[in-house]
Amino acid sequence: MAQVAMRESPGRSFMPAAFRNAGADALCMVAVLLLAALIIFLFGGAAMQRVVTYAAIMLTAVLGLQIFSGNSGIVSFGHAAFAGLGAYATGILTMPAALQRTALRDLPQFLAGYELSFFAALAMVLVLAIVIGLLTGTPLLRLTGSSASIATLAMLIIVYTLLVAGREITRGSQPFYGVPREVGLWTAVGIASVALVAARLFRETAFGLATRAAANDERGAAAVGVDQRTARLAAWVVGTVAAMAAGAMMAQFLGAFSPRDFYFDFGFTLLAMLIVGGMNSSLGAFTGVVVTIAVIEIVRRFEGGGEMFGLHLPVLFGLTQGVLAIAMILVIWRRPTGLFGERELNLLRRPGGRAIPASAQPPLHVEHDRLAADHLSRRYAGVVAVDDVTLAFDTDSITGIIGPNGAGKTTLLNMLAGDVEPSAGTVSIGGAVRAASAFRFARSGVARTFQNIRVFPAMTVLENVVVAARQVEPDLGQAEAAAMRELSRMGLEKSADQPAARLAYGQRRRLEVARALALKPRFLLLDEPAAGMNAVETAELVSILSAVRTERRIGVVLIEHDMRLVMNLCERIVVIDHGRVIADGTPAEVQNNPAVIAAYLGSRTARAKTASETTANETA
Ligand SMILES: Nc1ncnc2c1ncn2[C@@H]1O[C@H](COP(=O)(O)OP(=O)(O)OP(=O)(O)O)[C@@H](O)[C@H]1O
Repeated sequence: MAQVAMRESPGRSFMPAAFRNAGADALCMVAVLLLAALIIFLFGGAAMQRVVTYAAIMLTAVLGLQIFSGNSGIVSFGHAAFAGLGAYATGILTMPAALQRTALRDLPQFLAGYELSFFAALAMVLVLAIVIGLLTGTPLLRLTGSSASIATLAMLIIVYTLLVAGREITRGSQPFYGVPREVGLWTAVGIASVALVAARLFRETAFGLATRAAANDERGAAAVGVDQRTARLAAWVVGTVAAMAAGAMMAQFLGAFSPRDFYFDFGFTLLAMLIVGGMNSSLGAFTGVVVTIAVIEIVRRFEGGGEMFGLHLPVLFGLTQGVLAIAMILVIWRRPTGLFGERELNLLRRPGGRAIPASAQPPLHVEHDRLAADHLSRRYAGVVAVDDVTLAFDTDSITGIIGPNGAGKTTLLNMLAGDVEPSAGTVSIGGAVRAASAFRFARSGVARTFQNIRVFPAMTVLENVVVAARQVEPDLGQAEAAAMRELSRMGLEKSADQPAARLAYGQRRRLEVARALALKPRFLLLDEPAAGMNAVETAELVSILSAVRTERRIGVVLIEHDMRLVMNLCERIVVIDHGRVIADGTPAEVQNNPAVIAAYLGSRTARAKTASETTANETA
């Protein structure tokens, strides 16, 4: 298979801009946390110190949830279960042997008598978390969206049931007691600080970017080479590690607990904290925990009833959870993305400008290659969208695919991009037949854009392109420079730090092309790239595409209804009608082809006929 013969120019910086920015954010949040802990340590009483310790433990658990749910968009109830597993594992590993013999008389031999220190037990729990994360995530993340959420709920119920049923190990629904209380303010705050840094940095890693891209648009992410399942699994495992670390701390903070402490109420509290603050950012998780713990502490004073402000208050059972639920509903209603929405602090990000240099050296051209369709067909319940098409596209060429509406052009392009599985026939890249898989095709050098734009609206313009660039450039700094170069080529460099959702329609179309080019493709498939653009924007696009082709010698295949664009830009035109190729030649040849004229006239006549029939029916 031909290799892409290009490398980015060096110019490696000490740390990529995205990590520098994330690191500064994380340090700022850690500084606030440490300062709060110091103030409470110096001036707060024992009760206040316990509140902050509890808050730090909850923050670790919520960050675990944020790493998975915030990046993948899949709400998880499973992290409460992981915290429970972490707590029981720590309890068993740290309980004094003498106490264990009385409290856990039937404990299997291989689990008995460890009597580890907290940190030794934590190390073992973290290894266990990775194993549990992989074992649960691999089957569970075959599901997406609400199905995956429901599966995490089922997991919570299963873990609870196992904890209750495994009496020899957990004492069943009886309290598990006798765990040494070694976790205090500074241990909890220290571990929460590590979790904060991990959560903030994870967003910027290849896995974090890929998970967020897939949450924004699954097909768009696959088209830039994102293997969604692996990326989500990474987020799941890292989230599991944080949740189990929180559970380990909780065990040593409480000293005694039961399975109910890690069931629905706990899972709900974690979710409420995250949703109130803003699920999609570590800043949201941080503020969500602070605000929610403050609310819980205030409301808890009223829950027990008694005399207050000269009034006798009854015992209000469940008041805390009720107020949390109302707070959650209010936030979802008024600010659906939480108090902080998608926002991170972004201390080092400058709107409107960028410190990242777009690499000056343009990429070299690609080697010759061929994308071929061999007797390709696709049927949809009675409709033959593509019917036995055999075509080949070479690098260093621009081909237009035209045809009446519903002719099968997009279906053909989808199969060429590995996005739709053919009913019959094959697609090959460089002579090698490939099974349909959009992300594998993208990684093999076939990039594409969509008829209905599929950018990642909640990510910045730069991140949109970096997701693609990272598939071919593992070094984030180099990927950022390459992404900036593609953005400059499309005239979007000034919008690099804006969310893609804020771009105008024509700019989004250009962003999609920039994103596709960042994959350094050998073939670029464009589905109606000029749709919705005005004449000036279309002319710009034409000149950009011909320049890209000249510079890189890639193969461009585009579907377009704008005949002027097709005739000006393409040296070869393929005409499709009723799923079949009816003409294939130069613009001049195709324009004079009687079959083409008949197909277009036919479709126009059919449209006119339908319109007149409709009018006649309406008049009648
Ligand atoms: N997922 C699907 N399920 C069922 N039918 C489909 C599906 N995708 C396409 N079709 C049908 O296949 C035929 C070809 O559709 P396709 O979108 O490929 O045509 P097209 O030439 O791209 O049309 P247009 O120019 O309007 O975009 C149409 O009859 C369409 O209704």
